[in-house]
Amino acid sequence: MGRRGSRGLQAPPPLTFRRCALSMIGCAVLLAVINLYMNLVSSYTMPAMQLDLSPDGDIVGFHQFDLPPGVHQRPRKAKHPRDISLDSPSAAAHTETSCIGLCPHAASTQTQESYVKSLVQSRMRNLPSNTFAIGPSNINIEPLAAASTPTNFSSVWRTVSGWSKARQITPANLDSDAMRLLFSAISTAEIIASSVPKRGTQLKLGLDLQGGQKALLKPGRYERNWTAPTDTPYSGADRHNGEIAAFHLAQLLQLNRVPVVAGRRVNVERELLGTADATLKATFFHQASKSGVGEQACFFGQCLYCRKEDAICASPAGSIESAIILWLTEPYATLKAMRSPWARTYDESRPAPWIVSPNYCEKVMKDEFFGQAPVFLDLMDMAVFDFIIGNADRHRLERFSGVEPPMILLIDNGKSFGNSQTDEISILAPLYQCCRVRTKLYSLLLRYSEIDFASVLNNRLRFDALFPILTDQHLEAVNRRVRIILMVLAACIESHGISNVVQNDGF
Ligand SMILES: Nc1ncnc2c1ncn2[C@@H]1O[C@H](COP(=O)(O)OP(=O)(O)OP(=O)(O)O)[C@@H](O)[C@H]1O
Ligand SMILES: [Mn+2]
Repeated sequence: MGRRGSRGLQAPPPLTFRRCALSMIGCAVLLAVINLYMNLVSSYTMPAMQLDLSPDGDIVGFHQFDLPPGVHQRPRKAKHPRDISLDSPSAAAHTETSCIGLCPHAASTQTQESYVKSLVQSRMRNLPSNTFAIGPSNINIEPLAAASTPTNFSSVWRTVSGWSKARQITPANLDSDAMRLLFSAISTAEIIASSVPKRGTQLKLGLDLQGGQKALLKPGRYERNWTAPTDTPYSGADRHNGEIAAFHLAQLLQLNRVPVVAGRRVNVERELLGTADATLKATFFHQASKSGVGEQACFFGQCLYCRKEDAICASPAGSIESAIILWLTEPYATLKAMRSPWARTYDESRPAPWIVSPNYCEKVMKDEFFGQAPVFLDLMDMAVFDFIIGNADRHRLERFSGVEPPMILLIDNGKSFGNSQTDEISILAPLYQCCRVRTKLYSLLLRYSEIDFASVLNNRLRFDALFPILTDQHLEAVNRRVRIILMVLAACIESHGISNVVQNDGF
């Protein structure tokens, strides 16, 4: 016979009829009180609020604004029928919990994504038709990068490396002179060596630049007006112009977490084949030029998706366009990778848990790493950034290894600016499932929604050697997506109150 330990189970008290009846009456009274309270709360919906900002963007107060007609305010008591485990979409718990994000009514058969989409669409209908127009673009279509070539490249790279801190890799205000010098250095530094980097699955090269800087080269494959197919939100190969535009957009949003990127026209024979190591050289070949005159040099590198049929070939002038991404330097070059909580499965038949469960955010909030400050609001920043650039491919997240406080880097923005006509609302899932945003980003978005933000972005892109970087349609999409984000946040604020939604975690 086994011995009962000191923390063994106590025998339950005898369950008499009187004890049972008394506790049932007590429970009924308690339930009635809770129900009365919940009805009172749900009949009161928060008004839509907007932040009042000082000219410097500081929050000086809140004010109420009217909702466009036809927009229904959701009661705070919204419930949904499913609660699904973070790891296994099939393990539905079927418990009812209140929704912390934007959820369709419990009785609705609508998915959360289509609910948010229709909510945005109803608000869009009430906007004037010229809302997203961009200013007279390309006033001067010359790039501004043609500053004098730096003489001391290593000093430029040292400056860039000195920018890295725990919570930034670029300074908050990169002024015109700094941009001119930096982009001129990137587009003129001699390429000393080129190789096949053992990172990622897409075609790219590793470069050693004059002055001791390492970089990645992502080759241009598409024309500026190429449009990504809409079969999946992540269709097509990397866009080099997307990497460039994303860098500048991040700077404007004060998300200083994107490594420095600049465009460069590179001569394929001289600068790449002429500097290639044996592995890279083995992937070069020549073929008859498409123009019919002479030959063109092509390469296809070595990676999961690197195939001879998809080689990159030199233009008739012998060059290719490319995005040059400066490699981070120690102690900020050792990265720790993790799977994004909002990663896609890339398999329609196997929906990710966040697609199936409108309450997914609660799980993320409870996660030891992703739920902590400042990581959690970094995820909201990420959703805003990715939605504006149209990047539905943020599958892996990276942070500096061993550096505190942690920061979610925004590395790999190649799958951006693919389709200017589609606003992929599912990229905003972290935002509409959590209904949280950092005060700093929210105030910037409000400010940018009142101006022609895309033209501000375009003006910065003029510093790049490959300007123009974005078509007018993509610029218009930037203006439109900023408004869409604010519409989603307005709905969050109506449902949950501004103090729950707009949060300051001190970062
Ligand atoms: N500027 C940089 N500094 C340091 N490391 C970098 C930098 N850029 C990229 N990396 C590292 O190289 C990896 C591959 O880069 P990237 O993600 O751009 O390639 P990819 O081929 O698009 O990858 P994937 O196929 O996973 O999407 C990154 O995950 C990161 O670890
Ligand atoms: Mn990628």
